[in-house]
Amino acid sequence: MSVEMLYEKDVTTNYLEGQTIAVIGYGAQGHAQANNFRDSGFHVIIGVRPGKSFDKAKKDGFEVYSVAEAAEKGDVVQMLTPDEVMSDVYKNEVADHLKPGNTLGFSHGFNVYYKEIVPPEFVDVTMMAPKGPGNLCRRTYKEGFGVPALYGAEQDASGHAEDKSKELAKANGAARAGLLKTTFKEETDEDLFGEQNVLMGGVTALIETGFEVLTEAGYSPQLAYFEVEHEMKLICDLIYEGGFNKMYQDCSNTSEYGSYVVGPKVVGKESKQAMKDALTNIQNGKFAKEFMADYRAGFPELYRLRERSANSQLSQVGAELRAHMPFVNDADKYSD
Ligand SMILES: NC(=O)C1=CN([C@@H]2O[C@H](COP(=O)(O)OP(=O)(O)OC[C@H]3O[C@@H](n4cnc5c(N)ncnc54)[C@H](OP(=O)(O)O)[C@@H]3O)[C@@H](O)[C@H]2O)C=CC1
Ligand SMILES: CC[C@](O)(C(C)=O)C(=O)O
Repeated sequence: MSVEMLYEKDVTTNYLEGQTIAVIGYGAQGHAQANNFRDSGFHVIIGVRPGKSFDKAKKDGFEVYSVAEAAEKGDVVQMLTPDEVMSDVYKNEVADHLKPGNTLGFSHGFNVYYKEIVPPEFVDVTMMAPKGPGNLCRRTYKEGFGVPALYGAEQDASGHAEDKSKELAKANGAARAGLLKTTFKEETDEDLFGEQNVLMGGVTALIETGFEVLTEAGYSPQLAYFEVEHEMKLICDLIYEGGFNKMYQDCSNTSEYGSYVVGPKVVGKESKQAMKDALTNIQNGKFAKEFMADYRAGFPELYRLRERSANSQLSQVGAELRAHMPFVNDADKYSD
């Protein structure tokens, strides 16, 4: 089923004109969206707790308030804290300040879809989900384009909720790259599926397993790192620029043949079944329950796995090698 992509020329309404956007959270997305919205001409304020993000937002020239104060002042309240804390932040500091006419905005459907947050009927509930990490949303906006985004509305109190979601996407630079209509259910299912099975979970598991197979067979960790991790970025760039066709054109016939013949044996029927199981657990809420339970217990599993990943031989070898590659730049964390 093919769907209609929208671009800047298609976003013609101005329901948000003159409105104040309260961005709640100034992390990966909060920082990027706040700066993009401001550069697109909106009055943007930040709501965040005292600390690193608060100081950074002030340094970046924003009016910074507590979450409750920002929610009170904002016409649009754009929820950009981590998903796991969002329902507490909402219940304790946002809900009581929402008024008829307000827009409650999200960049991921998780909390609304799994009913951790149940917004009052009198607000518009919008989705503007950039399909890319915050730093790249900001970097590409400054370069004159943006990352694509999904838009949509879960609740339409004003009759214009969907238009407002498109306007937010345009203000974030996303309409230069393309907008796709979605629902909170679809965005949540697909986003969780993508990050678990392909983008992050699948790719990291493939890289780690490839590294293990090579080093266990006696190849040097440095060589294994270059083969299975470093080059991944260069190959991904080709896919991003021109799809599989460009990747195959730019690579050798040997690699193309090996890719067709061996790849499907590595990611075969078992992996497909595992992906289907993962999708079922997303759709039935099992993954969300497990994630929220780990958070409410103090994130023991997340922190254990994070430490294991950070201390793996692959991570350490990679860090040592990248130290000799000054052109590999990871310095733009939340730069504006
Ligand atoms: N990361 C990404 O690029 C993408 C994220 N999304 C979605 O965007 C939303 C935001 O995610 P992301 O940007 O990754 O989040 P981050 O973890 O990067 O940002 C967290 C921000 O929220 C603040 N914060 C944390 N806890 C609280 C609290 N209790 N009260 C007030 N502020 C708090 C942090 O402040 P402090 O410094 O004080 O901790 C920080 O400013 C999520 O819904 C996510 O799914 C969607 C697409 C891509
Ligand atoms: C791929 C991870 C992501 O979905 C993203 C950057 O889009 C996220 O939730 O951070």
